[in-house]
Amino acid sequence: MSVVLIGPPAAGKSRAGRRLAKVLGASYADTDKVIVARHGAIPDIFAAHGELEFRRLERDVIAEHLETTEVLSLGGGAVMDVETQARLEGHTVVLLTASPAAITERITGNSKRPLITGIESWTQIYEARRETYERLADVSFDTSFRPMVRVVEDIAEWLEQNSKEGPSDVA
Ligand SMILES: Nc1ncnc2c1ncn2[C@@H]1O[C@H](COP(=O)(O)OP(=O)(O)OP(=O)(O)O)[C@@H](O)[C@H]1O
Ligand SMILES: O=C(O)C1=C[C@@H](O)[C@@H](O)[C@H](O)C1
Ligand SMILES: [Mg+2]
Repeated sequence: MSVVLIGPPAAGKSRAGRRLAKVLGASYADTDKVIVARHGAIPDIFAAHGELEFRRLERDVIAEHLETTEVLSLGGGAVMDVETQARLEGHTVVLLTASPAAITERITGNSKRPLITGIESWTQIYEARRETYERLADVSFDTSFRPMVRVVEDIAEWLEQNSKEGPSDVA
């Protein structure tokens, strides 16, 4: 069983996931980073092969890491894939969100996300995905203007009290 972090772009899934794994002494992977290590930069994959091919790579990387990795940060759009949605069944799914004001600060001047050109496109994407994020999530945390250490403390505390297999048994 894995703890899986989902949510819109720049919500903090990568940062929180890495830190949460450290706090729990758990194994960790970030599916975006696995894809980049294997296939190169995300904007280059989108440009050369298209979003559909990126989604195929993403689906496979998630399937490979669920069950074996204790804490897993997904890419922002990963949960829109129906196969991935089904695979999340039985895992602990943590949704991270943030307000448009907080996101604006985080995405300004960053060109690593090919689908996000500004807060308008972020908002559009978030609204289109919101129902799916919320349906899949066991719990949700707002990361807006909060130090990541605090966010991770909250997640760890929630896991301790609510984990599907108990706090010392997240794998
Ligand atoms: N709580 C926070 N306070 C301030 N900045 C933050 C916070 N969380 C994340 N950030 C910043 O926001 C940016 C995005 O964070 P991160 O990469 O963890 O998001 P993500 O949800 O993994 O995004 P993606 O969907 O693109 O993978 C980073 O520059 C990070 O430093
Ligand atoms: O929200 C999205 O669709 C994406 C988010 C990033 O994490 C990457 O997975 C990629 O840029 C696509
Ligand atoms: Mg990330």
